[in-house]
Amino acid sequence: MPAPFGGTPSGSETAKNGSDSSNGPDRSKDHNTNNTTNNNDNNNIGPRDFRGLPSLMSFCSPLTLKFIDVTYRLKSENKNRPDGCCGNISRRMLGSNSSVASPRPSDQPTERTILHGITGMAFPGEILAVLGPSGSGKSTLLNALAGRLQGQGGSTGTVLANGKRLTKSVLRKTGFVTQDDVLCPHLTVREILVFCSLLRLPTVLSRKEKVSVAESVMSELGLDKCQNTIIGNSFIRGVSGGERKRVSIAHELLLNPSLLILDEPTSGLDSTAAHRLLLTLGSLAQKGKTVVTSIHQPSSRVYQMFDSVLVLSEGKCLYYGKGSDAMSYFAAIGYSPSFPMNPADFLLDLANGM
Ligand SMILES: Nc1ncnc2c1ncn2[C@@H]1O[C@H](COP(=O)(O)OP(=O)(O)OP(=O)(O)O)[C@@H](O)[C@H]1O
Repeated sequence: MPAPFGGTPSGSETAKNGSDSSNGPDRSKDHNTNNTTNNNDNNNIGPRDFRGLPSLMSFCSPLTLKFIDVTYRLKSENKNRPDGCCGNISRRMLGSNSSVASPRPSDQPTERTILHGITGMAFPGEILAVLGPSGSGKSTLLNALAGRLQGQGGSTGTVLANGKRLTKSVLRKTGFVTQDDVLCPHLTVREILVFCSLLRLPTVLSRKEKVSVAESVMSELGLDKCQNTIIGNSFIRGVSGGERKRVSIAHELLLNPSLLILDEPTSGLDSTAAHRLLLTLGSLAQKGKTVVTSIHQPSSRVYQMFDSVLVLSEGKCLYYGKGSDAMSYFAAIGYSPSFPMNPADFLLDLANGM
């Protein structure tokens, strides 16, 4: 097999792609993620991180993310139980006089597996893209990687940052940009970032320093031109969709995270705006951040910016490996497009079983 951590194209079996024992140690050797970085793991983001404000965005402690056999099972209760309100209503509508109804087998809680043993790694300085059709489990995986499913029943597997389990200190170094923006529509870009900077940065920093952090993040994300424009929403005209995504990212960058996780940051953007956004993510990765992003349908020029790709199909890993190796891997096992096409489109076709 040319791709040591490629998966099965059928999606019927979850390949332990990039599993701990296969690609993990080998790939780790290529990266400067050794014990030296592990030693920093327990250090909180302390005041000193913010002292060198000019170099604020140029340094963060490297963080290698490793996830092993991440599984998420969801128990859903049937809402039509006879003792539930829907059950009562439907009984009344059907004219049933029976006050006690015995539960039917179909009324028992059902369990559904959303993620089936997903394994992989994300390295500092790189972008790991999670691809897959709608409903394949991308957001759920990102939530698991960000420690947002911790303590929830149904979530199993291991997520390690620099070889250690996710601690509060690691979670503080993690920025999570959600699929839906949660920005106040009436504030300007500058107001939002300065306000959040004043609230979120350590109290040892002066007000002037905090404002300076907000300004440096704004300029890092190319938001200078629209800094006095309100965010807006569907009723009030504000910044563009791409700028709004950048503000969401900027909001997370205020704390200079080592790990940046983004859930579909390019949704709703045209291909040029999506490409520009990925260029920004690439430049953040180059500064040592570990970037993990889900993406629905990247163009070919966006696809070639991904260092690693993880393709999900119905919660199973179809492929995990270098983005540039995906086509040759699938060709080697008998799956090739009949004409030259965007690798991302081809992978999505496979994930959709086409
Ligand atoms: N808390 C939940 N309750 C019910 N269903 C859930 C829950 N979380 C996830 N799911 C289901 O799990 C599946 C995967 O959802 P998820 O949001 O991870 O997919 P996705 O690949 O991110 O989709 P999209 O690209 O449309 O955002 C979906 O079918 C979703 O309905």
